[in-house]
Amino acid sequence: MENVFDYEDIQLVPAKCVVNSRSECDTSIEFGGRSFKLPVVPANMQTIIDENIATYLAKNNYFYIMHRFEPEKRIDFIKTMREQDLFASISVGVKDDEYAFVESLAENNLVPEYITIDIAHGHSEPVIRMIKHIKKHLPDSFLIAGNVGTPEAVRELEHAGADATKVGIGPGKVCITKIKTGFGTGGWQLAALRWCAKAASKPIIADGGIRTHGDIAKSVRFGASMVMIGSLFAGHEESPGDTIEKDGKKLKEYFGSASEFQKGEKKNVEGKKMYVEHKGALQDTLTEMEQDLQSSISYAGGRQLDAIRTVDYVVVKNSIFNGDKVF
Ligand SMILES: NC(=O)C1=CN([C@@H]2O[C@H](COP(=O)(O)OP(=O)(O)OC[C@H]3O[C@@H](n4cnc5c(N)ncnc54)[C@H](OP(=O)(O)O)[C@@H]3O)[C@@H](O)[C@H]2O)C=CC1
Ligand SMILES: Nc1nc2c(ncn2[C@@H]2O[C@H](COP(=O)(O)O)[C@@H](O)[C@H]2O)c(=O)[nH]1
Repeated sequence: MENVFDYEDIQLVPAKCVVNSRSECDTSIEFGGRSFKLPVVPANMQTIIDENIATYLAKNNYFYIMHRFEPEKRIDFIKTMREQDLFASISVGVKDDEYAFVESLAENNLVPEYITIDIAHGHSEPVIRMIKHIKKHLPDSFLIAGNVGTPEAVRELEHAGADATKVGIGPGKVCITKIKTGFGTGGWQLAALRWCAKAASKPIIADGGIRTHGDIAKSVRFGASMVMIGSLFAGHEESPGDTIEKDGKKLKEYFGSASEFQKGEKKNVEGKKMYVEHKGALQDTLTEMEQDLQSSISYAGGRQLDAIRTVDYVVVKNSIFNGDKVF
């Protein structure tokens, strides 16, 4: 692998502006047969999304993926979304119970519009088996499989039937995979995304390592159809994590899905817990993301998100922040 870089090593090069106002720029994206306001999805983690946030996002034309850590709630979740005429987007694992769960969805005609197989090491036979199982029983669900970090993995999961793949092993803010195992795309996530996107014949979700809104535009430039984000969505008023107060400041918890806090035991721990500053309303962040991405599109010299995909870029190794503290 040559040309290894990450988000902070890249700047996109401006092209001549064709709009009179950034408000003319359209950030929407088609993904899995639906149109969404942003190419962004909050991470399917327990301190990032819950049923209320999922409902809010679906009602307001944002993509969401519900987490899989309260498996017993998934059937009711799908039913509730149906009653409100909203799309259902759930996560599954690959353990034995999940096979029966998928079959029960089909038997009860509870077909979610989106299903995500959410596994640390997605380039594996259990994931390929689950892709085939889901495609056999729920062929109409749009199936996202991950996580992976190589073109071989993208091709293999696509070949097995995945409709999209999720790229990112170890770049997450609460991830310790890179430290505990020595493996992953942490530190070169953007280059890994580029590498995977070149091999992909279906959409890719870039997952993890987004620290600024500009990183969303960079992900789109390097091949992402969607960008999954945890830490920037943590700490909102609506976020499920506990709130604490320290030195007069309100903080909210954000923990990894493979952390001891999630698992309830100290076994194969590859995630940690941290506290992030309380951020106010989720919609304010979504609005700011949209405005920033509209601005990105204007700098790309276009009116639509696709304009970003073809802009020039330069590699400016570790220098773009000039010492500014942004995270
Ligand atoms: N994106 C990322 O970088 C990472 C994300 N995570 C998140 O943590 C959560 C838990 O993930 P995960 O542990 O996969 O889920 P599970 O605990 O549901 O494990 C899924 C299955 O995969 C096996 N498994 C897990 N890791 C490996 C591995 N490295 N090699 C071989 N088999 C493995 C498990 O067995 P056994 O446990 O016995 O090995 C189990 O049978 C998910 O939400 C995942 O997205 C976790 C780590 C990295
Ligand atoms: N290695 C681990 N990765 C994890 C864990 N829990 C979640 N994740 C991944 O992180 C992203 C979010 O990244 P962020 O940089 O935006 O905060 C999430 O979507 C997962 O892919 C974990 O315990 N270990």
